[in-house]
Amino acid sequence: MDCLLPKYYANVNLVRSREYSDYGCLTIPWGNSENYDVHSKIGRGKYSEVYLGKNIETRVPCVLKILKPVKKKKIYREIKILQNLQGGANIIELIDIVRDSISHTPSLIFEYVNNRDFKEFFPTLSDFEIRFYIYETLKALDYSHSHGIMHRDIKPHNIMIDHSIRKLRVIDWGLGEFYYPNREYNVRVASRYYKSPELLVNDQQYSYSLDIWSLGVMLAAMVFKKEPFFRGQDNYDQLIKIAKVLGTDELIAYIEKYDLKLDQAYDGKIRAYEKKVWNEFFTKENRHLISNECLDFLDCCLKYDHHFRITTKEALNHPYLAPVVQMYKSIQCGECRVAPNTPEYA
Ligand SMILES: Brc1nc2nc[nH]c2c(Br)c1Br
Repeated sequence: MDCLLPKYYANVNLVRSREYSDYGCLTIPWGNSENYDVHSKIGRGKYSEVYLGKNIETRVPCVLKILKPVKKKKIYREIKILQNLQGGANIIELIDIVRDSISHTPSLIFEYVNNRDFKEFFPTLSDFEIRFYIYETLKALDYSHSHGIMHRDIKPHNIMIDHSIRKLRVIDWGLGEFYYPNREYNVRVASRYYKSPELLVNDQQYSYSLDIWSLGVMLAAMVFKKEPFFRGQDNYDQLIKIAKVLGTDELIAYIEKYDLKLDQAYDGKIRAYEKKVWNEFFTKENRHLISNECLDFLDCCLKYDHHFRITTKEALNHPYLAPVVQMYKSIQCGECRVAPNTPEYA
């Protein structure tokens, strides 16, 4: 099977200098940890503890991500990716890198986003607001992919939104990686509910489209008001839950096409599941969020075969997001009569 390369951005890291993606040798412009006050803990993950803090001099709030002692290479990769993406649309701003005076592990200082827990916030969103935040997330992913970088952990926990100013930032690039054609990648990435089929069937030659699957799963949860949309009990059950919705036929077709081997843990577990039709998920609570273009957008993102998934650039031009594109055009031409970031506007 000749290798199927991504439609876009397949060679961006080949045409750049080696230094761009070589995070082995990294010069870190260390800042001074004395410049920051640490206040309350606002998050913790496998690889870090996250605190709200302030710049002592300017009193400006910031976020301190204190990295747990992991392989230096992984820390350098996250820093290099953040440095390469700085200034990109909706990419979280890295303000400083300091060495924690006690633990001596690096701490990353980020801009603060007044984010609300997505489990409370997402259910309050209108049809347009969901389209708007999917569009804003795609801007960050298109910027990242066009710079040769996969995020590999897209999920609501890593999308910070300050709704009062319609500000969205994609955070936690700790699982990010540089894309190279034909390279085999670790499939133990992303968070279970957002893992794509290629990760679950050990198809290591994946690419940017892993992020599009995760975005599609997030969107399905938002429009059908079913969080998470695929709730696997473990990585094996995760694929079963996907097959129960998307059907077994297309899964088997994908596996056979690339001669992938299903882990024996699946033996006898993958019964023949019919592909569901989306209207099986319609309820009176979610009906106002669903449209034909939304369902088509979901079909384009949630394809088993990652080679055929919609790309970020195509997704930004999909009819589902046309109302957002139209809104931006009307702002640019000064047509709008109310301030764009007021509730009346959205
Ligand atoms: Br970066 C960053 N990481 C976080 N983890 C929890 N809340 C967070 C915020 Br707000 C930012 Br900004």
